[in-house]
Amino acid sequence: MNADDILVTEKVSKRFDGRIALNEASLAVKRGSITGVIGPNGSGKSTLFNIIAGTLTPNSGRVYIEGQEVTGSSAADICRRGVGRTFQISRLFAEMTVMENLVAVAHGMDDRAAVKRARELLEFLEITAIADKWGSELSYGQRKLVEMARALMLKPSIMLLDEPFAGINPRLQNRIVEHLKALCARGLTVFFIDHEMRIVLQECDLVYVLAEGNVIASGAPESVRNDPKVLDAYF
Ligand SMILES: Nc1ncnc2c1ncn2[C@@H]1O[C@H](COP(=O)(O)OP(=O)(O)OP(=O)(O)O)[C@@H](O)[C@H]1O
Repeated sequence: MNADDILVTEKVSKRFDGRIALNEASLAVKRGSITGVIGPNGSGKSTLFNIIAGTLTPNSGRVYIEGQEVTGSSAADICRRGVGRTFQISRLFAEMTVMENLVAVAHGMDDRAAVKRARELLEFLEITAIADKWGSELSYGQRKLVEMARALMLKPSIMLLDEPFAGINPRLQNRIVEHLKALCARGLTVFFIDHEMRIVLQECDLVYVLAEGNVIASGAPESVRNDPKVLDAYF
């Protein structure tokens, strides 16, 4: 295992009712990188993230964070090890304000520190103006930003983002990319799933391609884009 790798999966497999969702998936994410996972619908991307985040247990294989094996650890334990995540579908509390949503996840922080941290993040993401809005009042794009702020509350060292760019306009996509790059410059690692090829090809240091549960390609965006196996999987 390379000391530069913050996250490693080794031959991770998952079956649902006997059907293979993920087949011996091995991958490594370099510290400080922006790494992407692409693949057609049902190729196992979310399953992979759920296994890394501790919400699913693999049938076989191992997961390492910062060189330590964490296979089968609980989601809370994975979170304590510095893994933050956002979901494809927003999980914000509708009946809480944005500020309350952020403070609510700050386990182990006293209230004043949590509010301070939340303010800093809202400022960083340029959404201070919506601090007092209800979760239910937010636009789809605002939700994406608040989800991101929420995942950052506990100062993760790696963020797993499930389709952070889906369904939002290119301007907001670019804004999010700039925020993620700024976070990477401060040492955060970004690992994300998306279908948004423009961003994956422009911004990722490395891309993994899943198809029917298998890692069929990995490498720099350019090489992956021209890989015949990848073209076959998509078309
Ligand atoms: N909890 C579950 N129970 C049964 N089957 C599941 C479950 N979760 C995922 N699957 C199946 O596992 C396979 C991989 O699904 P997964 O959601 O990981 O794919 P995905 O690449 O994230 O897809 P999408 O791009 O549509 O989100 C699919 O065939 C899916 O139906």
